[in-house]
Amino acid sequence: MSKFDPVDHSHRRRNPLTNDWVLVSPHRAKRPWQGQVEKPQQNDSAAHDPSCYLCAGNTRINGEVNPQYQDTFVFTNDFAALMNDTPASEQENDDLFTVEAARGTSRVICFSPAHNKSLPELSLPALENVVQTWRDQVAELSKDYAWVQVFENKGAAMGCSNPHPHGQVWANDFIPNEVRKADVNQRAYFDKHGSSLLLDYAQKEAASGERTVVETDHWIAVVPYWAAWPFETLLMPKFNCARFDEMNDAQQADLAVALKKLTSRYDNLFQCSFPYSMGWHGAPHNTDETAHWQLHAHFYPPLLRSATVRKFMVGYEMMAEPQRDLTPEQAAQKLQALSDVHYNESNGA
Ligand SMILES: O=C1CCN([C@@H]2O[C@H](COP(=O)(O)O)[C@@H](O)[C@H]2O)C(=O)N1
Repeated sequence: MSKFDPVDHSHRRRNPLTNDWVLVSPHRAKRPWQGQVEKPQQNDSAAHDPSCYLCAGNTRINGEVNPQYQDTFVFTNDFAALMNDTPASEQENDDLFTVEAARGTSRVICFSPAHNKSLPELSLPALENVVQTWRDQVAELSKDYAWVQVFENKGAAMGCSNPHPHGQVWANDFIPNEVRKADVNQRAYFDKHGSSLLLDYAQKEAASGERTVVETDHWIAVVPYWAAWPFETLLMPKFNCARFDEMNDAQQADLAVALKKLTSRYDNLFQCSFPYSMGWHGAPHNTDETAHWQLHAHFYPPLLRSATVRKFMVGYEMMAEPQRDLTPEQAAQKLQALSDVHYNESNGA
């Protein structure tokens, strides 16, 4: 029996944020593909689309007319998943049937008036506007809600129903599953080590560089050691920061730089508008105990081999645990080999 080598041999890696495991099968990436082929997502639309519900000056489905916004534009979702006047449930709960009312609100964040510019194609000042809007929305909504989820579904492959580059922010009066897991595990690590899980991790990854995709003065994005999605990345501060409102001006401006570099590499990978779901996790707002928390962003992109072949988290992944072919290190190498200047900017589009 040859010596175990994670580059060749199947193995499992533990995600310390969720305490779940990922199965890594490096040898499988060579298998032939005769399955589904996605339509490549090209961003060749106009800067303004008269039929777009999110474009400046257009009328939304509910009849409201969008302002002639010049930077970001935030509006309450006309089909919000959460309402702020939901009454409490009066049902008697038992160990089988347990229910609680869910109160909150859902908002849409249009990143800019440009119908055809996703994050990597925005100017740095426009990206700084997006970061400031995320910060402002969390600051406002956290006054009334325990959890504020900032996220973006990019591309039709991620269920995006509107191509105008935008994100969303949902505020909840409860702590959702993924946040609860991250809270419990960051707390356990902090209680054991007396330090922050993700600050220790960021410092170790910065020292290694093996899985680093982008590093700026204050931020680092890696393909995490435990990544499940092929080109999943984790964007973290290299400084103590539990929530958006703890960033100083330099750290916040640098976040826009890191976002532009990371999302440009993503689009450059297959020369397409690279789909993903991304979101921010920071210390919840129903507690003052935040020392174990680090603000961080998860990027979960579905593409695997090309602009048209995606990873399917089905079968074994649903019944057992996530499984990946190429290793996180191999994925990082592919992203490291790219330019961090967007291909449209390189050819002067
Ligand atoms: O006129 C509209 C169109 C779309 N929307 C909302 O915009 C959101 C677009 O987000 P997605 O593309 O991620 O689905 C979606 O949740 C949809 O409900 C409105 O609120 N009003």
